[in-house]
Amino acid sequence: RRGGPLPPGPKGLPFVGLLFEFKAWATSSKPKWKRYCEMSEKYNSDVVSFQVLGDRTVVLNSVKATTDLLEKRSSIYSDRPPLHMVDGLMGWTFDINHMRYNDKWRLHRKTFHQYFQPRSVPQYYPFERTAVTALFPKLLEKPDDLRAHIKTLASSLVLRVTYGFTTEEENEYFVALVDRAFGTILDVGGRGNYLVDYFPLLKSIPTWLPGAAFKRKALRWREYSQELRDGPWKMIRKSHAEGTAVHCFATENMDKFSGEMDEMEEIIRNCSASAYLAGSDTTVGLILSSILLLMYYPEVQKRAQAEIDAVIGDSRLPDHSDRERIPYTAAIITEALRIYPIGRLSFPHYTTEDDIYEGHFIPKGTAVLGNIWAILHDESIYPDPYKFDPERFVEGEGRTVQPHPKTWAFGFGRRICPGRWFALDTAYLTIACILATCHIKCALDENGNEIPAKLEYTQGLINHPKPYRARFVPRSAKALNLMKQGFEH
Ligand code: HEM
Repeated sequence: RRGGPLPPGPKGLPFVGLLFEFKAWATSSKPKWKRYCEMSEKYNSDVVSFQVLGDRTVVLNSVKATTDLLEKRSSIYSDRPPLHMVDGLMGWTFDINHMRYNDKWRLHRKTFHQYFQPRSVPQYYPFERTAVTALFPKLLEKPDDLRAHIKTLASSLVLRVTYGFTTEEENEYFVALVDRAFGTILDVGGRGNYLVDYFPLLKSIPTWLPGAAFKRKALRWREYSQELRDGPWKMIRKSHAEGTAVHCFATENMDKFSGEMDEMEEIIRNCSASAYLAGSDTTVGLILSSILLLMYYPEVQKRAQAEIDAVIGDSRLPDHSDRERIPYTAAIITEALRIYPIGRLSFPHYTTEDDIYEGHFIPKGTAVLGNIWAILHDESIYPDPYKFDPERFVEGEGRTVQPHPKTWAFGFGRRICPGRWFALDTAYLTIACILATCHIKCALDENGNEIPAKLEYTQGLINHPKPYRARFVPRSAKALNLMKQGFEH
């Protein structure tokens, strides 16, 4: 081989490589991120590789490898692989996450970043307070619909920030569009499950051919993705023109670029849709996971509540400005993000040049995955990695604070998640306010016995706890009052 051997890994069969194994992994009870760790052990290398039908994947299972390649050599590790089914046929190229590494992506990323960087996100605090205020009565009245409530909280926030949507009908309309479109991505099940991903010429076969069912399906699904991209945009364009739009990311950019809309309209439209796509389900996962962990570990709950009582008291809700003063409480979402990361593998990066790393050849056109789960469970960084212990992130005598998982949990290098500060703010405020006012308890069965909580998670692209039921019991009459008032007093 030109540049030396590829990183070690299972060879599979000639030509097809790991085709059959790879398909089986998708439905197996052993998740891919654990398989990749096992490969590392077996081949004694933190960088492993395999191929399916000539399509190479390299997996980086350590901080050293992700830093060396995805960060330090990011100029050649920041592309996305061509997704012929999802992007080529189903039309998802409008999503920043799917964009190839080029000037178009740079312009999107810059436009997006200006509104979600640390300096900008405090402007969304009032929306976060409103969302938490709206959540409280729902927790008390319909705790069994917790997932739906948290979804409404996260989606209403992103929709408020991007499109200025404030009504429930607007939110419902958009959430339904996204669910329908996103469902098709889940159906496809990631890169490589359709032959067209390996043989892009299949894209041009006529749709009437008997073997072209994938193409007929893809073109039908394309309508969903295009409606998601264009539907809300048409609404905001119209209300902006009529002067009735609420000030938001979309309107501010329309005003800012009013003389350059020929070039900028597509960018603003795509950034708005991408924010929702990337941002709502992920934050939902983190909040639901934190609530489940708190229910499972009541002693953690107790300790956080004691901290809130001592620092803030019981006459007001915790706010963003309290975050540093209640480090243990704030560390709960940090530890939830570490122990059950929302994305356990990064979205694939893709090399744009040949490279050599530690004697191994990584050719141009290789998909490269950072194994987030492996890093966040590496015992040399996080001793006793399977223990849920927020104290890891709290300063104390004789203790070294462990690294914040946000360095890895949001991906790597130039493609690192640009919405991470916004996500962490939302999750912090939600969890701190729930803890200040409620005991999170297991739901009761028909005989009044607690249904024990189980730490069970899905294995899909985004890590969510499996559906569970909880009860939110106000900690006192004063706490109940705070829940009724929310931040509106
Ligand atoms: C807990 C919440 C979240 C997690 C765990 C998360 C995680 C990630 C990950 C792993 C990536 C891929 C990074 C890579 O390829 O290396 C990503 C990309 C992205 N995320 Fe997030 N995210 C979260 C919330 C958000 C929010 C709230 C927004 C928007 C407001 C957002 C916007 C984006 C965008 C636009 C990208 C694509 C970046 C690019 O390709 O250049 N995310 N996120």
